[in-house]
Amino acid sequence: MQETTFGQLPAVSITAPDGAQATIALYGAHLVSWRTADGRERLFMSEASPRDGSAAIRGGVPVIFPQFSTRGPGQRHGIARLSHWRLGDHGNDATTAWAEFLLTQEDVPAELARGWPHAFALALRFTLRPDGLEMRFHVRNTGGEPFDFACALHTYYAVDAFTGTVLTGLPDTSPLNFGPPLDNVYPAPAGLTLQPGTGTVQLAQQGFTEFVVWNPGAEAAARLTDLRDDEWQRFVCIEPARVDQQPLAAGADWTGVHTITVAP
Ligand SMILES: O=P(O)(O)OC[C@H]1O[C@H](O)[C@H](O)[C@@H](O)[C@@H]1O
Repeated sequence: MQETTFGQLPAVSITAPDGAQATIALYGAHLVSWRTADGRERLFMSEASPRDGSAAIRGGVPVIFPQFSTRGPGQRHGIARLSHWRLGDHGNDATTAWAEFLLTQEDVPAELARGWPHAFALALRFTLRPDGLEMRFHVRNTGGEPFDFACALHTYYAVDAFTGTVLTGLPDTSPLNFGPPLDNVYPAPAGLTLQPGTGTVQLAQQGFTEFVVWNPGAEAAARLTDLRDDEWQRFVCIEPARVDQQPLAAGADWTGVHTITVAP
């Protein structure tokens, strides 16, 4: 594990024995870069993204919790991506490297915590493996009352050729070709296949209930101040999610896992 920075934000880099590397900003426990052993960057990061903690980072993997988008009365996409997490367990073995990040109610800025006054503990563990990356997201209700939560790992995949990018495996949907703006919610199958131009990426999930597929297209992208006008063609978001807020009993746990496996 190496301490580093992402803009003005403290960050942590982990490197697997095969040379794969992941960099995570403590702000949001936000995965800002993932390079496979071949040196290839797999995630998109906006050149115009805030990198000072004044607003959410645009690109990588924002952690959405406890509300998805505007599906509720609270903060858009929740409070986790706007809070400074703590580094927990981290290490290496013969084939993998990992780092876990932790967030509780006490870590959340007061004005955001007021909007969602519940006792919780989040743990997000990134594991670099020889063939890919696992993200394991764990939610615990540490309070005495149930609370409702939604969540997502809002993954921005870098694509080489936007209109040549194909996503297969969505239920009742023909292979999805990217082109027009998209903001769709699908019931989550266990696995999807993404062809981002070069190579193939397998996306697997456990515990989530939906995949959200999003790309703003040119017009909406032009309205996003944290995205350069031409950058919308450089990514597709495929987000394992639990889009609706559902209850978690006092003392109970929930785990969602997203595993991304790459093939040449
Ligand atoms: O701009 P943000 O708050 O990061 O949201 C970016 C996007 O996230 C999700 O994919 C939603 O389904 C979209 O409706 C939203 O536009």
